[in-house]
Amino acid sequence: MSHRVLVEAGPAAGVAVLKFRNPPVNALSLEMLMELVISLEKLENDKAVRGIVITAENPGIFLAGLDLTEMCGRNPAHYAKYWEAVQELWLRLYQSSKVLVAAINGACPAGGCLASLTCDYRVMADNPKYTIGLNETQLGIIAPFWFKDTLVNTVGHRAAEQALQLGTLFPPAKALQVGIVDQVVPEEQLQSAALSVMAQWLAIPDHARQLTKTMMRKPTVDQLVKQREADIQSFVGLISQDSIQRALQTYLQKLRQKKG
Ligand SMILES: CCCCCCCCCCCCC/C=C/C(=O)SCCNC(=O)CCNC(=O)[C@H](O)C(C)(C)COP(=O)(O)OP(=O)(O)OC[C@H]1O[C@@H](n2cnc3c(N)ncnc32)[C@H](O)[C@@H]1OP(=O)(O)O
Repeated sequence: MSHRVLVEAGPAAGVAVLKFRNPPVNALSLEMLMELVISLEKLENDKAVRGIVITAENPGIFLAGLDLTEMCGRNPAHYAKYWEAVQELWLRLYQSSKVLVAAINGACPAGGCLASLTCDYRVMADNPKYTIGLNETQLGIIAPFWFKDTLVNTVGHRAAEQALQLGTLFPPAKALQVGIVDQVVPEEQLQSAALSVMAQWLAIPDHARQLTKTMMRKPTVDQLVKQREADIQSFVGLISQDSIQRALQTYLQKLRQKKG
């Protein structure tokens, strides 16, 4: 039984809705990553499900990205386990045979943005408080190559390079302009817009669409699959560095002080 991930039957036949519910900010903790992988595996094996709308249970924060507390002050074995789970979620999402539509109803930084980029289509609520992007450099860290590749595949090399170097978090209109999301709609229309896009995608025969998706994505997937262990070791080495630990601690403190 999953606590952090809710899966509901959608209002349309063949559509499931997967909702993040990991308060306070839907950070991707190790437990959340594992629950997501299990939920996605069940959905992948369910022949009655052809499409999945992915959203947050509570509007405001879609996903706050990777859980910074999983990457601070832990031991190398924990970092390795955590990173393997991050890889696993990306592989499941990016290779899913289902149509994935992200209904972005809140803040969507870093790992949250990555999760949405694995979807086939992104609809974002038109709320100026919501931003999306790979903001890793702002934390003093770098997006791994497969985060970068996923963004390049979506917006092209130049736009990705600029967004990655600056760690830009785009508000909805800018996100649409740069192509990081496909559609921006009034917040109250988000779910209906996502379902309407889903219906368009489901009008295509599954087999043809799935083979096309694999053709487009396999080269990117293969890059990680062939060096998964090396990528884990590289993450563990980098994240264990004192300077990186200090940068992450400072960022976490800034988040905590923001309230005071
Ligand atoms: C030479 C350099 C080489 C460097 C090489 C290093 C490379 C190593 C590789 C590393 C690759 C890692 C890739 C990382 C990906 C990521 O996803 S990192 C996470 C990025 N996420 C963010 O930046 C988001 C941070 N959070 C926010 O901006 C805001 O919290 C919010 C989501 C917009 C919500 O705002 P609000 O509603 O105002 O809530 P807050 O008060 O800010 O937060 C509530 C509590 O939640 C905690 N929190 C927030 N985000 C996270 C998080 N991602 N992880 C863990 N915890 C988080 C926040 O601290 C608050 O906690 P408390 O004060 O204790 O309540």
